[in-house]
Amino acid sequence: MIFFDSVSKQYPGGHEALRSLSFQVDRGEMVFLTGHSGAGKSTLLKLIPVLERPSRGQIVINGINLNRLSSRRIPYLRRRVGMIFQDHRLLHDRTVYHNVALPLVIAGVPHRDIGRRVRAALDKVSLLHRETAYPVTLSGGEQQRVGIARAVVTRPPILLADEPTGNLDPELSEEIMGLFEAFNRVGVTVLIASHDLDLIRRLGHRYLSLGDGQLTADSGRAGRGG
Ligand SMILES: Nc1ncnc2c1ncn2[C@@H]1O[C@H](COP(=O)(O)OP(=O)(O)OP(=O)(O)O)[C@@H](O)[C@H]1O
Repeated sequence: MIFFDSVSKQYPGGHEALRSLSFQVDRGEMVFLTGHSGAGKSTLLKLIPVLERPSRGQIVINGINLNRLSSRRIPYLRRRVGMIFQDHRLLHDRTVYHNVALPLVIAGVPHRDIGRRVRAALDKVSLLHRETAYPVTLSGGEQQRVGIARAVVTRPPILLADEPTGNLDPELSEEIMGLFEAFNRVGVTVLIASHDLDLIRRLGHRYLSLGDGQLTADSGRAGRGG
């Protein structure tokens, strides 16, 4: 589902954020990505929906070779990859409903289908009752759940999250991770960058560790409890 072969990323200015990185995540896996600040976790995630391009190497996502993907096809790829950020990136002048509807509007989904799909996404994160609220009136955990609803509303087979619990207390972090596990149980492939080693160990999913842009550990595809 996610395949990196000898991928390097050098930013303008010379810094090599990823160095010849190879790994694979199978369909339906849930995997954590860990490593020190600046190790390259965000860079790795950004390569998957082509928010950045690699300098070298090959990336294949859901059967699509990104080296051969024309700019015209990038929106198609992005609808297949849901992305969640630590700071939610919600639009503060739009209601919860309109924030979640936005990816469908951009994708040109018929108006009559949008309401049903937005409500289905809000239901999955237990926020149906807040659809008319504005993001500032929500707690941090609720805002993150809106971010998750927006990421899943196009029903992507892949979910990526960059420090999704970075601003949340341990209890809320577990709740958010529980949501990712629920999506994973129905077949979604999930890749989450996180600093929270205690939480990662407790959940017992496979993890990849990055150090200075290289893979330093892979707990293994069957890795549980490690
Ligand atoms: N747009 C950019 N231009 C230049 N250098 C960048 C850019 N984005 C990231 N870098 C550099 O690439 C390296 C990897 O950064 P990245 O954000 O991927 O790490 P990270 O593991 O996600 O860190 P953190 O946990 O602090 O978010 C860092 O040295 C960073 O300064």
